[in-house]
Amino acid sequence: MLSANLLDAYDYIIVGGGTAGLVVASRLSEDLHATVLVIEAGKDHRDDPLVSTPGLLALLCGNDSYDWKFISIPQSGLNNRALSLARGKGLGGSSAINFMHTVYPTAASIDAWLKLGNSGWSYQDLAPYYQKFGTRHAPTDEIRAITRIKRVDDSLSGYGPIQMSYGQGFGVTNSAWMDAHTSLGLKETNDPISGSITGAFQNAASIDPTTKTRSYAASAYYDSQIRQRSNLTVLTEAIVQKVIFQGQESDVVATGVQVRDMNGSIRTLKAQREVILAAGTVQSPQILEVSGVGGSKLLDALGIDVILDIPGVGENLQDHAQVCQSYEVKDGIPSIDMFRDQELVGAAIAQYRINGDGPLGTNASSTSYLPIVDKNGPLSTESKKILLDEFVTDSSERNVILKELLVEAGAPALSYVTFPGQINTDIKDLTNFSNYTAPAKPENYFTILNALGHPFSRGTCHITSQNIDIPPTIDPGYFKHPVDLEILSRSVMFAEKLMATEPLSSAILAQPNGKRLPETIPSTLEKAKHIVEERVISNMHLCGTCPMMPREEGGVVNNRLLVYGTRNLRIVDASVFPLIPVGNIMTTVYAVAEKAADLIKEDQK
Ligand SMILES: Cc1cc2nc3c(=O)[nH]c(=O)nc-3n(C[C@H](O)[C@H](O)[C@H](O)COP(=O)(O)OP(=O)(O)OC[C@H]3O[C@@H](n4cnc5c(N)ncnc54)[C@H](O)[C@@H]3O)c2cc1C
Repeated sequence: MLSANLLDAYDYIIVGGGTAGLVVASRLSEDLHATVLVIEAGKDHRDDPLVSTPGLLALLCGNDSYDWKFISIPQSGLNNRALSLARGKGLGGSSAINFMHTVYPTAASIDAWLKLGNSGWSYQDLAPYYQKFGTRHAPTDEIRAITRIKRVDDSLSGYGPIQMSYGQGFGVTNSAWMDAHTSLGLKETNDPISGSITGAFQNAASIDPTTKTRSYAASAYYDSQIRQRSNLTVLTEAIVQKVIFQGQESDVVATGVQVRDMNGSIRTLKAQREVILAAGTVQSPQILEVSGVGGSKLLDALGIDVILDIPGVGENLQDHAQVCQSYEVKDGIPSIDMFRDQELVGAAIAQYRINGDGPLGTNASSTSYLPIVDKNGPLSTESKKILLDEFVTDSSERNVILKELLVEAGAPALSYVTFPGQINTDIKDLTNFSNYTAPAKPENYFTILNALGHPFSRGTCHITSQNIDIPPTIDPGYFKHPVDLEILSRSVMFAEKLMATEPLSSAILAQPNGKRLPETIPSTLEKAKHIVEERVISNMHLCGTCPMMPREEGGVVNNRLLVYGTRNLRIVDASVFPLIPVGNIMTTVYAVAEKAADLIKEDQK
């Protein structure tokens, strides 16, 4: 099968047809003289309603056809709990299974990349690409009224292929979210996509407002027109086993890749210009290491010939640890927990079939970006400094930059997202992320997911075998740095205050009758810390394992995303993020991939 329609050589071979991979493939194949091959391990889910129907996302995680189903090692900062780490498998990668929240970073989060030694990577440099990847459709007047959206700057809304919209599903809890923040002096300061925002806001979702279907890398960057390009070949259900190299340290050339199809046949395909890794945060470092690029100590121990000794490969793993506080809602307050009733599921399916409306066609979470808080609200600049100085004693360049990010007046340190249902963290089957949201308890709930925006902790992701089929060992390292627990547990206390503020407090059942998950009330910092340990799950924002940074600082790629020591091996996915930006990261993955495509084109001139 592998030999059927393939050439022996392509100008560009892209490993991974996920979020970033398809962006780069689409842009490079705009030059009809350039031949581009994408190799994707999973399937093409183009006509699959589970992927395209926004409200069916819970059926994707834990399913082998869509999800790699990774699991972290037990986390010492989380009472030795291991966490489910879903990763998309198939065209579109994680954008095909994600929750579709389109949230933008602050400018300061990206300017920090420049400060870490990456010239050409300020927010101003990346801003055009946030506009290039997607189009935000303005909310209707009705949605504006319900969600209190005031600040929409149409000039920032973009013009790219990913479609972002505000569906019909907003309701009383979204209004209450905004109003409770306003009562506490935390209303939104700006258009949330402006790069300068604090307070509560309504994010759009990556849902096409016309078809009410998921808008993701495969539907947008590999649509029916792009599929017709004869210079673009997309091979699915084929695994890249390794990258093939020639040459020596400082002048290594990636000559191609070794690929295996679903029938087990193996072939080497040549790259005439570049090999481009887009296999994601877990598998881009895996492919590097099995191919002989990584820390020599690890590679020697596994009997892998060292092509390039780059110890930064697989280090610097970051994620947004998020703690879930669920509150039982009053009768009449919408909660997806109600869908334990199969009749309601049937009605929702019928409604979606008619016009795409109803709970299956929408995603209506609310968000807020908050500075470091304690149980009373935002800390003063002086108090933030005292807290950070007490717990961050290592003044590495990175920590200094992170402190600056957090101390600035109003600077977000936390992102809160609402979820209209319950979250249970004591699940047994960790291969299925959706188990966290399955309604195991009989009541209906509303949850605040409260995430650390700028973690100081770092994790690792390394192979334990030369065999590409053996998953790497993933240690996100949550709370390895003590300040992360200090910040997040104070935030747990503040979430309690937010939920006690009108009109949010009117949506939930008051104590002592109303149930909550966990049952513990975070009345002291110790109790709040206990909640963090028991109730943190991954935000699925893994990034940073092949960081763009100076090599001597642990970097793997330079500011043109070329792997150090190679002439033509690039990485374009979330693994290159040197620092995780605050908020959800998909928008930045798209923007980085768009910029990567321009860098590759420029370097060919
Ligand atoms: C369940 C979930 C929910 C999320 N929710 C949100 C959200 O609401 N908002 C948000 O902003 N972000 C969200 N994210 C994060 C966001 O989707 C990801 O950060 C982003 O999509 C990652 O893009 P990527 O290109 O780095 O990797 P991916 O999109 O994961 O692409 C990697 C691709 O490489 C393929 N691959 C891997 N190894 C090989 C190999 N050896 N050979 C061939 N192919 C290979 C994979 O199958 C995959 O298709 C979520 C992520 C998940 C998993």
